[in-house]
Amino acid sequence: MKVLIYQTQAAAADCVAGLLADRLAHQPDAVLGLATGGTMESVYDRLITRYNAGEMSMGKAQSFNLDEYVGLKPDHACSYWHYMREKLFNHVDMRPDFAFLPHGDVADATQEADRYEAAIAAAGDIDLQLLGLGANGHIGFNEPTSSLTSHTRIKTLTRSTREANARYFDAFDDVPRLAITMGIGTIMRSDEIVLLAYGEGKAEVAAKMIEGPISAACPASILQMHRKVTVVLDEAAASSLALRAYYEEVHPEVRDAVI
Ligand SMILES: N[C@@H]1[C@@H](O)[C@H](O)[C@@H](COP(=O)(O)O)O[C@@H]1O
Repeated sequence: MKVLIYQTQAAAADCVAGLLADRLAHQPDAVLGLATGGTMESVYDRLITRYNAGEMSMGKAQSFNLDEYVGLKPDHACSYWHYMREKLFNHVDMRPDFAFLPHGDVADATQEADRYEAAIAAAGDIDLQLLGLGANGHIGFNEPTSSLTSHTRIKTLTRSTREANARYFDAFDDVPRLAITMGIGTIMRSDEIVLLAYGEGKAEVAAKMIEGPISAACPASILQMHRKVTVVLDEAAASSLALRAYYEEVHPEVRDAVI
């Protein structure tokens, strides 16, 4: 696991956008695994800037998002379909027929989860997977106690996750109780994983993920078992790490000097 600690959120977001853009430069038809949440907005802003500057194209890529709420139609303002269109897809050259998310508004969500898992496998699995980090250690919507080898399936959201995401809804009771999420096993099949976390609120869980035991109590801790994972943190999210001497600290002046 490579841990990069940046002084600011902006520098951390630049790094993650750069890793994705580099992948596309070397592999234009990469299968991308995309994530939602507040943290990812800063990455998508930067990808749009790079696209507008003619530095990056997503025109040959495919994407699979991690998850979607059960019960929300793609045009629902709080759906992840809507998030992805608003925050990224409408602003870059990603082909709509190459950008996939699970459908949350289906009669049989289990069948939809199986279909989505098969579609990812048929695409040859994910080349580069972006991840955020839930405050309880979830990745995608794989809540604590998720099987560490799970495939795409329905998960019941914890109260704390529903509370954390209630800011996007009119009322707490409107936050769906179920989601379809790529499984931990699905995520772990990715060729490369990049996880981004910001802020003091993620400090304790980031330490558990990086330094704690591998446990379904903190699903993100399974990333310790992946052979190519980069964790990108700002100083605040890195503030509870005990083994600081082992991590790479990337300060803007150093980075600028290297460039
Ligand atoms: N399902 C998503 C996760 O994929 C994401 O990592 C998490 C963190 O979101 P934020 O970046 O807003 O803290 O939010 C949601 O729960």
